[in-house]
Amino acid sequence: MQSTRIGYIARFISTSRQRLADIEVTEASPYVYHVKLDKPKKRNAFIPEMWKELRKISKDLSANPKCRSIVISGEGKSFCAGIDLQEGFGEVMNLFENDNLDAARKGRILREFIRIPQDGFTALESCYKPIIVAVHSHCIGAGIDLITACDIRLAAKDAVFSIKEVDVGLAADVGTLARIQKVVGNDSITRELALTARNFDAEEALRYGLISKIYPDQATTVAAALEMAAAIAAKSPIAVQGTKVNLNYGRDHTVKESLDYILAWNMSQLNTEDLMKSAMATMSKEKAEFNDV
Ligand SMILES: CC/C=C\C=C\CC(=O)SCCNC(=O)CCNC(=O)[C@H](O)C(C)(C)COP(=O)(O)OP(=O)(O)OC[C@H]1O[C@@H](n2cnc3c(N)ncnc32)[C@H](O)[C@@H]1OP(=O)(O)O
Repeated sequence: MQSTRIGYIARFISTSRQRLADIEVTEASPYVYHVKLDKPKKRNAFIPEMWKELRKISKDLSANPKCRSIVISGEGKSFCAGIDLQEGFGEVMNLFENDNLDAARKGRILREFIRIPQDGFTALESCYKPIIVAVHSHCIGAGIDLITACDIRLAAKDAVFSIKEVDVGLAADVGTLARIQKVVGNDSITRELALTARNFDAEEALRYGLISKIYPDQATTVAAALEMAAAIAAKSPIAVQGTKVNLNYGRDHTVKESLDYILAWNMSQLNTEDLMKSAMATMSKEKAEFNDV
């Protein structure tokens, strides 16, 4: 078990490119990893193998001490066109046609089918390292599930978003409906967008609070995301990762529960050399170097 884990870590410590199930992982700069959806001919549409791979990548990077921040982007004409409508539902179609299973047993199989994309995106949220997503062009259906599980969302001017699921006959079940109101805090617009599936552009996404900045094009969006990721990676990893964990906890709990949680968290995490290093660097206006964690 231990050697497998180390094997995964070693794989990511390498600066070489990793390309698995149409997702490419590179070390863009020291401590910054770039995860690229790389299935441009299909507009980065998801199949179950991609969700499984995304989960593995997130967990590996979360455990990798040489990774301190992550950027996700999409290769080609679209950021992500949602689930692959030709291949993504193959297992479900086979299940519908299977007369040998009763409804309850089919339900159990469907539950596991839905859990794969849920786990793929939840792994982004649970990853200790902050994830910045750089969106361009189409961000549809599963694309919105993905970005709402990330920490910071940047977009190119040409970005077009759609919570598309009602148009393909389903209630979005792999993250968007669970997270988007916590991300944007606007119930009426959320319901309008989720119930009509209409497209909305980058300007509207900015007003709505789904994204935090707009850039002229894909290249400048990715460059800005990598720059932001490098700025985060230069800070204390103890402080940054503790901040992500506690922001997630605070989002899902009461103020009292969250204060109690960070008390317990900082009972160990305040015992860090990073505190003194950061304070001294601030006073001397010099850059601090932090040990891996
Ligand atoms: C348990 C369930 C888990 C997750 C559920 C998620 C739900 C969703 O994701 S709902 C959203 C599903 N996606 C869509 O409805 C988008 C479908 N695609 C489009 O609307 C358009 O293709 C476009 C993204 C707006 C781009 O349009 P355009 O620029 O005109 O290009 P096209 O010629 O239409 O497409 C180019 C090429 O890409 C293929 N493609 C695009 N989207 C998908 C897709 N979702 N699945 C499979 N393939 C896709 C398209 O077929 C074209 O392929 P060619 O071989 O070149 O014909």
